[in-house]
Amino acid sequence: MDCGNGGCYQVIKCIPKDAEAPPFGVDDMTKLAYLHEPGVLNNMRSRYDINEIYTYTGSILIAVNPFTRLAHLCNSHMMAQYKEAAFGELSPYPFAVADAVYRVMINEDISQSILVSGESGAGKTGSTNQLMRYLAYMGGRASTDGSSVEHKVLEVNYKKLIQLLVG
Ligand SMILES: Nc1ncnc2c1ncn2[C@@H]1O[C@H](COP(=O)(O)OP(=O)(O)OP(=O)(O)O)[C@@H](O)[C@H]1O
Repeated sequence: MDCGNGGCYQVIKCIPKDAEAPPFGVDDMTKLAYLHEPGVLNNMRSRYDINEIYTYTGSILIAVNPFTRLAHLCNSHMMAQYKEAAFGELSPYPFAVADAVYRVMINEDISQSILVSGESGAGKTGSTNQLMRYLAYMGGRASTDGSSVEHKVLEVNYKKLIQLLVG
């Protein structure tokens, strides 16, 4: 539609039905044919329906709070698996984000930050627990009193820390 000044027009694309909606979604939104709000929401919904609550958008991890314990996400061997894998090789998960920053921090000696953001009750504390757990697992050693660094780190009140960081 030309509105007279030559700069006002509409583009209407003919998108085949299901062109951007694989039945179980995609694990990285950047794989969507069209990256727009309905496509993103539909993809997250498709994944949520199969209990996949984590989805990447490039290096960003999006989490949907399931409000229930998902057994396949509570596997104690997962940290070892993510330690061996490159980013994007395994399913989206906070361990992958923590692993990526840990590698840069150790290998390239560059300080790293992870921003955890979302509305109240979105699961920020839970996700931060997972991040801290993985970092403690990667960097921790048993101390002289027998308790591991991982255990000590997880005793910290993350909730207060997050409130300070993200308000
Ligand atoms: N990955 C998850 N699996 C299962 N339950 C979850 C998960 N993440 C969050 N929950 C549930 O949602 C509740 C709220 O999560 P959480 O406390 O992490 O949110 P929050 O974003 O830190 O909230 P606030 O900003 O109000 O402190 C948790 O108590 C837990 O019951």
